[in-house]
Amino acid sequence: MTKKVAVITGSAGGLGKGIALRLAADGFAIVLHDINKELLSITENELKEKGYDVIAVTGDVRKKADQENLVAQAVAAFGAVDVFINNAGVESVEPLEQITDDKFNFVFDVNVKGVLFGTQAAAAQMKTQATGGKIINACSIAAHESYEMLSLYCASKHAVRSFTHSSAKELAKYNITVNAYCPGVAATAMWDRIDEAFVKYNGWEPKQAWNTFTKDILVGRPQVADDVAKLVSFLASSDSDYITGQTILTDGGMVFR
Ligand SMILES: NC(=O)c1ccc[n+]([C@@H]2O[C@H](COP(=O)([O-])OP(=O)(O)OC[C@H]3O[C@@H](n4cnc5c(N)ncnc54)[C@H](O)[C@@H]3O)[C@@H](O)[C@H]2O)c1
Ligand SMILES: CC(=O)[C@H](C)O
Repeated sequence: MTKKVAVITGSAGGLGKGIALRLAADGFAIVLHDINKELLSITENELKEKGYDVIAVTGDVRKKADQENLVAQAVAAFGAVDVFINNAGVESVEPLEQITDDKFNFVFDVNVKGVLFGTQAAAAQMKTQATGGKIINACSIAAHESYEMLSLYCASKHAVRSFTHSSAKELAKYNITVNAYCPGVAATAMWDRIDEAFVKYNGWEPKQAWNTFTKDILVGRPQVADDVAKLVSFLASSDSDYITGQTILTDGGMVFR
């Protein structure tokens, strides 16, 4: 039986890599993707050594042509795109007054334009295949609650939540579902940088921001990549066929919306 094909942007490391490992174990053929070519190659080799069907495509989600190439490479290698995961994203931590035009454009280009271009490229291929599909976006608790020092990042994730709603409505007639996962606070390179920024701007101690954000998580521990991968595994499976347009919290009990 032909394997279903999953594309995961920003999957050289962090949550994206965790998602790729889980979907590979679920039986998907995997298309890794990232702007970080060196780390992407390392991760590709790691999955190949586990015996998984995997290719890696270097690209920048901010570039429509790169997103179209990503889909084309996936089809060339595995014949289709069944699941496309817009995972790549960047954080932004600064006082409101210090958000610059360039920083605003950078964050929205990656986090919002990247989701738009990925969705456009994936949907075009899924329409051609006429076998439906699943588009899954990386959102966040920051799409349900907005935090001090994270105003720009939260605005970008609120935009992703909105895109998830609208694209689900426009793509339903093609049997394409669109959903989003909303992690809480997971130990990745992104949170290392967030913690460092709170030291820089607020004069906090190292790990003070991490501890502040994680101390009241109801399940009693910070998130790990596999916690997110479990939700994405469900959303990538036929078990989620009756769910679309949803931005689903997986935060251990932080935000209640
Ligand atoms: N870590 C968390 O606590 C957390 C919580 C909620 C949501 N998220 C979201 O989950 C996603 C993954 O987060 P993470 O913690 O793994 O981050 P990360 O920084 O560890 O990994 C993100 C990956 O995306 C890649 N990337 C960045 N810009 C890119 C671009 N323009 N084109 C292609 N690849 C690019 C990076 O090279 C990196 O490998 C992001 O969208 C993030 O906003 C993370
Ligand atoms: C990075 C992220 O989305 C939350 C704030 O941990």
